[in-house]
Amino acid sequence: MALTALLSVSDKTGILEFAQALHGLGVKLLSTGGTAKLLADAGLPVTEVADHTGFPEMLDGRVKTLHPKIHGGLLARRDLPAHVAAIEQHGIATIDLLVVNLYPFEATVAKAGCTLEDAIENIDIGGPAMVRSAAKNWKDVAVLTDASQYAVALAELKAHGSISAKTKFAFSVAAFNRIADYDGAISDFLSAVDFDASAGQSAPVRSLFPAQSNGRFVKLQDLRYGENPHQQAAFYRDLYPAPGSLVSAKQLQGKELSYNNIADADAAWECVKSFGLPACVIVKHANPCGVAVGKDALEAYSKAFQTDPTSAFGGIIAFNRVVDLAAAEAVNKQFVEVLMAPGYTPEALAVFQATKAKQNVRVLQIDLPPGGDTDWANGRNAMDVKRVGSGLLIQTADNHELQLAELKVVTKKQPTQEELQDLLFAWKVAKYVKSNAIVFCKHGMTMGVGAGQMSRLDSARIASIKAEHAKLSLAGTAVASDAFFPFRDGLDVVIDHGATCVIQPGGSMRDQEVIDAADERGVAMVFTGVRHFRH
Ligand SMILES: NC(=O)c1ncn([C@@H]2O[C@H](COP(=O)(O)O)[C@@H](O)[C@H]2O)c1NC=O
Repeated sequence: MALTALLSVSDKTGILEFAQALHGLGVKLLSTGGTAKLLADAGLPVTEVADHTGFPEMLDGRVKTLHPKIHGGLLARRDLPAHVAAIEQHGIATIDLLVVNLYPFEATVAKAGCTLEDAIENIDIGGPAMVRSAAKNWKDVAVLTDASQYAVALAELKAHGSISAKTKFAFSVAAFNRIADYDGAISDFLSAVDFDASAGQSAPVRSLFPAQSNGRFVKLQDLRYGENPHQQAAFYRDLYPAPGSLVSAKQLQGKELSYNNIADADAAWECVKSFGLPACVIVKHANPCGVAVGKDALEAYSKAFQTDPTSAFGGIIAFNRVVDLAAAEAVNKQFVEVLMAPGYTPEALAVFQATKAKQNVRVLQIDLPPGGDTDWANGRNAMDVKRVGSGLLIQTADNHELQLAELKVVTKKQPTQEELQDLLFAWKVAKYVKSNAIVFCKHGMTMGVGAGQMSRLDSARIASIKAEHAKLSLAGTAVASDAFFPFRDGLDVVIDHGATCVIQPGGSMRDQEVIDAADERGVAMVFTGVRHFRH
């Protein structure tokens, strides 16, 4: 018996060619208004759903396929005699293939100024209903919800005259996922609408934080284990990832990425892409242990490495420029877990192919976002999410870019132009160091990083000790503190070690005490008015 396909699509890309191929295989075509017209105009024999059901499309298309002749044809189990008898009794023909894509709700609400009415009219009702019916009855019905599935279905129909159970099951899962995504988008949109504030407005007023949050993520890969070997883990991406973000990384070579590799790679990537000049960031345990800018990738790496060669061992190294042979050869001298960059020259890649051991290095490439390296901001997460016991903390991401106009010199001494450059560099780095963060910098490189301490004073001491271990002089350095100095003691420590200028948010009740200390010791201090806690 000939198969019957019902085609009802909003996005008509590829549907004509697919319908032609189905027709060529002897499949009977059933279709809704707009889709039927497209097929008929191309000369295909197609029965309109309205003719099939004997019921016209009505209410501006709100009712087209919501009919027992459609849903009975999709839901009837062919292996149950009672189902077969029931549809026969009611003159319902089976439908074997359902091809549906939904009203473009997501694209509609993404448009600026979208009205509530527009959004509501773009909520598809009949499409998801059919998709659910077919997906539930997946053993008997193949349900296609994406144009990328057309070729798969055709290949099997051509080869075997039917679609395999495995493929039908995969289509069914994809269909339910699509419906979940679609309903998630509707829920996100509507549950963010502030009904009262929207009165009299053409576009609804929406909260950044909807009353219900529907995370939608797609699995990229299972991981060998989590943060520790007794934990299980997998890596997911946003349903709609930002270009230039970590999830778009291609692994060019090397061992499988671990959970900690990915977490550290994210820290390195977010930091390195915040720089306009060629930059290199080396991360260990989620903190930068060396950051530098230079005239090229090699210089940036060489400077970053000097900050803390001990910690750099087994580090995650990120560049914001293509890695060339010179940079690759320099990196190759150290033990590296993960290397990441927007690109590599063939000679650079060959360096990591030279020996079996080097082939283990995980080399990742993240394509530049569409606007090139000046467009990194588009690749940033808009929201930050953190899991707490049975709950979720959601905040706008810390994407604040310090502007020169925001800086306030609070000391008698003004920073020199060179000091100002180092202060701005240090401030950028401090944003990516876990709190409490104290960062010494000079000439576009970190000279000592104190990270993740419970007291700012300890972070200041640790940053100084690390510089000493690396045999780096802190004389004439610029220091960034991610939050205000609560007392003068932390400031005294960095000045004792050679800092001549300091950048910090200010805002402490003892600001005056700290400013007086800076004046007393003859250093320049600037306030940003912005804090960069990172937990
Ligand atoms: N109301 C219904 O019964 C109904 N049945 C199918 N649709 C949708 O109508 C669209 C196709 O319409 P057309 O073939 O008329 O261009 C598809 O996106 C399909 O999901 C419907 N539309 C909205 O709910």
